Amino acid sequence: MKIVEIREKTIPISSPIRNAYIDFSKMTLSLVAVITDVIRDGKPVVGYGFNSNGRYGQGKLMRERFIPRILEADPASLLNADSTNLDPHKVWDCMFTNEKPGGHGERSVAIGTIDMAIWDAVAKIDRKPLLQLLAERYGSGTPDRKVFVYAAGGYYYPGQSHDALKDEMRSYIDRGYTVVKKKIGGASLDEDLRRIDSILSVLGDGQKLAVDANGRFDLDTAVKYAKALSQYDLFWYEEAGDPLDFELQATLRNYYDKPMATGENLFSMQDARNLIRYGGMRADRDWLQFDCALSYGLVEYLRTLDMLHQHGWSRTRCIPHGGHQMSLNIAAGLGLGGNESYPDLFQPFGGFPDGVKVDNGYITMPDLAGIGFEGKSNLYSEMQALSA
Ligand SMILES: O=C([O-])CC(=O)C(=O)O
Ligand SMILES: [Mg+2]
Repeated sequence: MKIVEIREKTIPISSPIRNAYIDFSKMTLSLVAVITDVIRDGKPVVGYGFNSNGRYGQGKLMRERFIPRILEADPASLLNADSTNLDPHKVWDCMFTNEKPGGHGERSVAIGTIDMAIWDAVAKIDRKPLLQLLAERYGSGTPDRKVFVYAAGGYYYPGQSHDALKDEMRSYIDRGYTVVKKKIGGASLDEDLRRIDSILSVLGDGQKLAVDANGRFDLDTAVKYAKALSQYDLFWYEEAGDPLDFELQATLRNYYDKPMATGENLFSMQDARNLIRYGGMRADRDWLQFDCALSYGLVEYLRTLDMLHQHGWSRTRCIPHGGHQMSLNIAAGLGLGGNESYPDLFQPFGGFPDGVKVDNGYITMPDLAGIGFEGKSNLYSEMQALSA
């Protein structure tokens, strides 16, 4: 068997929202189709992948380096031991040929997106949901299909009133979520506190609210926010400072004893390890948000999970960024603490298969082959358009 073609299309996921660092008016992503020569029900098996919001489409890198490397490799060199399926680790090694270490950035997004499509194809060829395959190969053997999800929103919209913000948060609770997230750092501290007070008038409990500064703050500002936020007993205080400023993160714990979260902008096992080594993160309360779709894919994420284990961290402290079904499969298959979800944003790429409802903060993953994209009709029609 072999991969016959890999296609990429860059698609807009733009909206008029902003966080403390960027606006999403020109945001795009890469959608990838890996077409194999394995025939099921009269059609070739196709694996699909896409990168999560925040890092734009990566078609150029894919077309220049990663797709040609895969297609020029001896097909047998990409297969598992009994040549019945692709081996994602071998495909990964092939993509990374002649790439220097360090400097993990856009390249990690390009590889991560193709890696997602490879895993989708592998699970489909095995006729299994990816979560099942992962539980058997790298987990306890049995997936836990019930996954905690929280609703990410609370962006800064032009002219949004506090009432509109309250309505947005109420609508997440009405849809079954128990934890919602809002952005901070895109307004003054006073205004952010007023926004939080408004939301808490709806939620009634700080534990139902996470806040995200998107790496905006210097140490002084991060500390000012930490002191002010301490009064609320929030679910978490996310990405206060620059993602690579481990000293800032380590210092912040002296001013904030409640849970913090970070890691969505760390794109390799080595960067994640530096956070664990030097960032002062606390394994008993803090949260890790590494997102495989931005950081070299699941092959690399497995290395990150090994690294966490060696450093005494439980997988249950991981709640990835990105809101995609790939991380839902990893969460269910490997026992992560949950996954992000954007109920109203970045559609049709985020979210769950059709008919899956959030119930008291959890979803239950259905029985679909591969990652399960075929179960989400608006997403699958984009995918079919690419592979047709
Ligand atoms: O606004 C963004 O860039 C997304 C983000 O940080 C998150 O979902 O945590
Ligand atoms: Mg974030």
